[in-house]
Amino acid sequence: MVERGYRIAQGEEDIPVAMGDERGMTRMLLECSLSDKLCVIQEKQYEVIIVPTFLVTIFLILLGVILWLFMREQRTQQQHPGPREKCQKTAPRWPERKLLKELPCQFVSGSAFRESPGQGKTDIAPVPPSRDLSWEAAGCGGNVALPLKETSVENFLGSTTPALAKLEVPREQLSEVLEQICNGSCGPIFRASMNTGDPSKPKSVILKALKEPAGLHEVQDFLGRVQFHQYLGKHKNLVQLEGCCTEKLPLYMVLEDVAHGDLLSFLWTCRRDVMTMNDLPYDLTEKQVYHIGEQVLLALFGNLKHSAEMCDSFACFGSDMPLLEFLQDKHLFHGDVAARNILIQSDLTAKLCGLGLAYEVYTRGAISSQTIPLKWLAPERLLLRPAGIKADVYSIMKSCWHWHEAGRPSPRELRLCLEAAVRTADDKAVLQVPELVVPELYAAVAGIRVESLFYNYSIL
Ligand SMILES: Nc1ncnc2c1ncn2[C@@H]1O[C@H](COP(=O)(O)OP(=O)(O)OP(=O)(O)O)[C@@H](O)[C@H]1O
Repeated sequence: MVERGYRIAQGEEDIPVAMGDERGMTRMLLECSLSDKLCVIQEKQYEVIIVPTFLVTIFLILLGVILWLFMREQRTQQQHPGPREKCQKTAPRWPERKLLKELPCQFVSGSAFRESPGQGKTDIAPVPPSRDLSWEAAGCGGNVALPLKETSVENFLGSTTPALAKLEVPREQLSEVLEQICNGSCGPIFRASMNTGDPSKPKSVILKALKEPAGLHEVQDFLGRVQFHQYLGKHKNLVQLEGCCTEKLPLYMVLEDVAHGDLLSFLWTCRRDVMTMNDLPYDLTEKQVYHIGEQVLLALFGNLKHSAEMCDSFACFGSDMPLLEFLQDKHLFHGDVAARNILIQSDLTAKLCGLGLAYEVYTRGAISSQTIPLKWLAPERLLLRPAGIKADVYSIMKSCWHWHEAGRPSPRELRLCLEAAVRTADDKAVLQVPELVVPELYAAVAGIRVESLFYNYSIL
């Protein structure tokens, strides 16, 4: 309230004592007698205080609402770590491959682990992944709603199942980290050297580490993933689990090393002017490109047993069960078949990795928050319809992008298509795009934000 006093000449204005005027102002005659020529008037202007008070109140309410929404969002993000970020490459894979000698020991032996707040005691063994479980996993450790009593991670790891103990690889065997490949959905992924007992024959393996610091849920989820791999078992076109280091932190999943790494990085390297290196051919001809396509198809669908005329279904493959059928047999589908999840072996045959989505579907029975680049999704997946095996077909571009499921080629047709292409393709000219890719231009053409492009385009 603003008050001001002033003097006014008697007779100049007819001033009521202590009354409000139309401007929300109250005037009070303070000192005045009939003989006075001048009177002292006190004037109180209410609007000067009411309007700002009103505005400040609204501002405070809005601020409170915004803060509340922000905190709620933060809490939700802690429970659901958001859309899964696919492997973020941390270093160029080829040709600038080099040994990162400084990484190994610090990573293989030390632990910067901190417990999540509120973790107490109880012995609970990790629960083997099962379709009946009431827990959820979105990304690594996301939204795992387990009936856990409070327990410390050390206790938890100390009570791992015998099944996991069987897979345990002594840490001393992991002698040297050769390079960090990328940051995977659970943590960094390394290429490391493993002692085989024969010093002249060290073996290269892939280590998937759980990022640190990690809470109990992340640890439990990571163990669930290891067990999921174990449950999948062996298939020649599936990346194989060699073991794990899970008796203490940091945790590792040990996988076979597939020599050429993922198809996407491989193809990007081939784009550049890189010739054969370490016996890996990067100067691909058109024929080799089709050959790789055929290998990918073989990896997913297996060998055709019967002649093309007789066979047009998944049952018509050879004695090795095709990978997708193998997964389907276990009530799984991969759901994320894309070049970044196809690993290329030295003989250019293919294997599948990136089983995070399959794990999620297996444990939750549905896909939750994980995001996959739209370009790789079948229309029925875009429409959130139940995904079937045809949604896993790796593209022969347009024909596989037919909107209607029935319009897409069958495995046999794809195979015939690729076989024909291999027969007729140019086997001389090396396919290379010598120009440098300008990320801004690329992003504009691809219709994506340039920030979402990693410098080696691994998101594509
Ligand atoms: N066995 C392997 N051999 C060679 N490279 C591999 C292997 N496994 C993974 N990689 C590399 O790491 C990248 C990420 O692998 P992957 O998608 O399996 O990890 P992730 O982020 O943990 O995914 P997910 O949660 O789906 O398992 C691959 O694109 C590939 O470059």
